[in-house]
Amino acid sequence: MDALIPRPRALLAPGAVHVPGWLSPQRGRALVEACRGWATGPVPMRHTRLPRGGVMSVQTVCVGWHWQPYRYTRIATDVNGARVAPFPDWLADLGRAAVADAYEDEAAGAAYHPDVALINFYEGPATMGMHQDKDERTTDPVVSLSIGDRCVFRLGNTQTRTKPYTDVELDSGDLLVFGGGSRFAYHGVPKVHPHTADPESGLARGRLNLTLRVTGLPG
Ligand SMILES: O=C(O)CCC(=O)C(=O)O
Ligand SMILES: [Fe+2]
Repeated sequence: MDALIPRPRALLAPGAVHVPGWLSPQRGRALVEACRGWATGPVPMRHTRLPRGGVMSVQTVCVGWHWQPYRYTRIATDVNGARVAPFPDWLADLGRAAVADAYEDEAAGAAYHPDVALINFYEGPATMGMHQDKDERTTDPVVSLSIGDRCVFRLGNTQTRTKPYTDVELDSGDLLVFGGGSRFAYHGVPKVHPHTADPESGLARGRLNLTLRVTGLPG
């Protein structure tokens, strides 16, 4: 994207706000470095196996809680039996700042206490099918941060996997918050544009996406 033409902040649907270029390149690079560390363990980044035998095309590593379809555990019983990496305070602070900025609401930001991050790496033909984020026991928003290759993010409706939906391009540094009326909207990533990452992003190839969530689980 041409940085000379700033893309405006946009309300995509009730509760769904896209803030282009929210992460500075410096913060983005720091986030990439942290993700590189988590990708190596204690639970390595891997292609998640689905209960019916399929394998996700994206690679995922989690922080705070380990997501395995379709629940959160502390121990990655479906990978290597290790305990998931703890959720750092600085990442919760970043989540609070994201919610405050997206909703232009300091109180909403202050009240946000994410305890899990799902980190997805899209490489080659990887995409993500339409789904709802519904393994959490709260209605707090999902904070999504994107770094690297540009993609098409499809924000659908809460009723069906299909139309109506809104397609939006997510570029490196973009923030998307979906809460309120969009918290349980179907969404997915039907396309990643290869080799569109700015080398400044800290990723030489592919697309990294972090979603922060509030599980509502004890401890
Ligand atoms: O990669 C994205 O932008 C979306 C990721 C997502 O929907 C998820 O992790 O549940
Ligand atoms: Fe999702």
